[in-house]
Amino acid sequence: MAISNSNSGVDTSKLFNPINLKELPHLTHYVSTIQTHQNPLDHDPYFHTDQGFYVSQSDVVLRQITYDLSGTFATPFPLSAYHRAGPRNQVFFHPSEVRAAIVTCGGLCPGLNTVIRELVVGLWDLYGVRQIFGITAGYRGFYWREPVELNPKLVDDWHKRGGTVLETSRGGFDLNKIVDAIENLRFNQVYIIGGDGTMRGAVKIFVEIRRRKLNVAVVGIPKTVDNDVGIIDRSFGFQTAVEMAQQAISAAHVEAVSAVNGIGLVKLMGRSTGHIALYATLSSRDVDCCLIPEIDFFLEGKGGLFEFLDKRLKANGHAVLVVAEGAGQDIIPRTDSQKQEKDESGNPVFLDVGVWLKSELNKWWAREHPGELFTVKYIDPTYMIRAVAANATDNLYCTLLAHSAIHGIMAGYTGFVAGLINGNYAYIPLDDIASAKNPVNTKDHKWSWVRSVTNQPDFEKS
Ligand SMILES: Nc1ncnc2c1ncn2[C@@H]1O[C@H](COP(=O)(O)OP(=O)(O)O)[C@@H](O)[C@H]1O
Ligand SMILES: O=P(O)(O)OC[C@H]1O[C@](O)(COP(=O)(O)O)[C@@H](O)[C@@H]1O
Ligand SMILES: [Mg+2]
Repeated sequence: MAISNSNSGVDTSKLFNPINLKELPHLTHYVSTIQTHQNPLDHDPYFHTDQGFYVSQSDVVLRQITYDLSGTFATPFPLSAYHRAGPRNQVFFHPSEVRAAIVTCGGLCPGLNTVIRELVVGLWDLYGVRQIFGITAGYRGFYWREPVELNPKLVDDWHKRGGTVLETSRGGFDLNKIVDAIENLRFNQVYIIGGDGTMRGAVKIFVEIRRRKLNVAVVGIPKTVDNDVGIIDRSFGFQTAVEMAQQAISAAHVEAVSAVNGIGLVKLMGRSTGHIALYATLSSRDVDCCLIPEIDFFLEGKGGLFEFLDKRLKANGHAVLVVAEGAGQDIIPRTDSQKQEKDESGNPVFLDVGVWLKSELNKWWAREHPGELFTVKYIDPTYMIRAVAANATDNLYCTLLAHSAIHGIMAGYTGFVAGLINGNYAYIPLDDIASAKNPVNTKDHKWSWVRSVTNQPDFEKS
């Protein structure tokens, strides 16, 4: 569903090359009674709002920033461009009239509490907003429980805590009940923090709010520990998760080198994308083989995993194997009912690839090398990598995302998300984000680098 309208007033044909500016929906497109106000930051002693402070409609962030000047590789025109995030001169809400709602949905990710904290503190301190509410336990919280009132004192140390103090859940998405609640509770700014599923829900909420012509702005802040949301550079919390994954890999390495024919096996999160496994492998250098959902693999025969591990054990006496949770799901035997299983949000429920691999490895060794010592130590740090507080870099990132979201919504934008594109904060239409996947590109340098670091097979059957 298309949610954008042309509103920038920028004549893109005059720019050095035609660009496709991703226009944002704005409250004025469907609500006629909105008044503008000078940005209250003008009166804030900490900011110098003279020339250059406010971001204008013509400030954009390009999605593609590398070019081949020789022309050998054609640059795909038009170039996609997004409005740059930041405070605008004019705001479309009077702070005293703002009633903001904040909700967290889906699985945990380091930094959720930081985003909530910074939304509260940013609204309060930057814009003087005093009515800020937390919706508890995900989307269902809109119609299931009373909102909780938030203020800077209450959220003061939340950035030091893992998880989400507001609680989260899967499922419970009932569009009419949610929008009715937004209307009845008189919220006019809705901040939705969640992953790909949450963003698909947020698009529906935005479209319904627009259909009802409500003076309510909706903004998303993408959260995904798996890093499976496209367009943005990376999700907040991803770097923290990779750091935590390192600890599991190091432990697996110690276990493997301390055994005769030891295998350290680590399963990492990554339902449909192997980014955590990939980044953890590249930064660890202890990994002999990295298995991700984007690459099919097989166990037996020439070019298979067992042949490779046999060689590694002969050469080094140990091996470390990292597997993303979504890898190998096609080759794990399962019953028909297991094939149908879905979680409350409709995501497929996976079988434990780590448990299965451990068992297959033990069977293989007993068959091929009966009587010889062999150990598989399986580590599953699944919830440990996402249930921690964000590291310093991610905390800073969360703060800037939250403030970007506030500036955008105060400027009257709606149906958008705040995200990082090529190191710059930008506003991206919600429906673009909701449909943008981010698989590991197995044809690019990064995956080649993994192959060269591990020397693992390509698992192409000859
Ligand atoms: N296509 C969809 N339309 C509306 N709501 C959705 C959709 N997919 C997921 N949701 C809702 O979004 C929330 C989070 O989704 P989920 O897939 O569990 O996590 P994430 O957003 O982290 O990917 C849940 O409340 C779920 O019901
Ligand atoms: O056990 P839970 O809470 O359903 O979470 C497990 C899933 O959460 C994830 O971290 C991804 O969650 P999201 O889709 O919410 O980002 C997956 O890696 C994992 O399969
Ligand atoms: Mg998801």
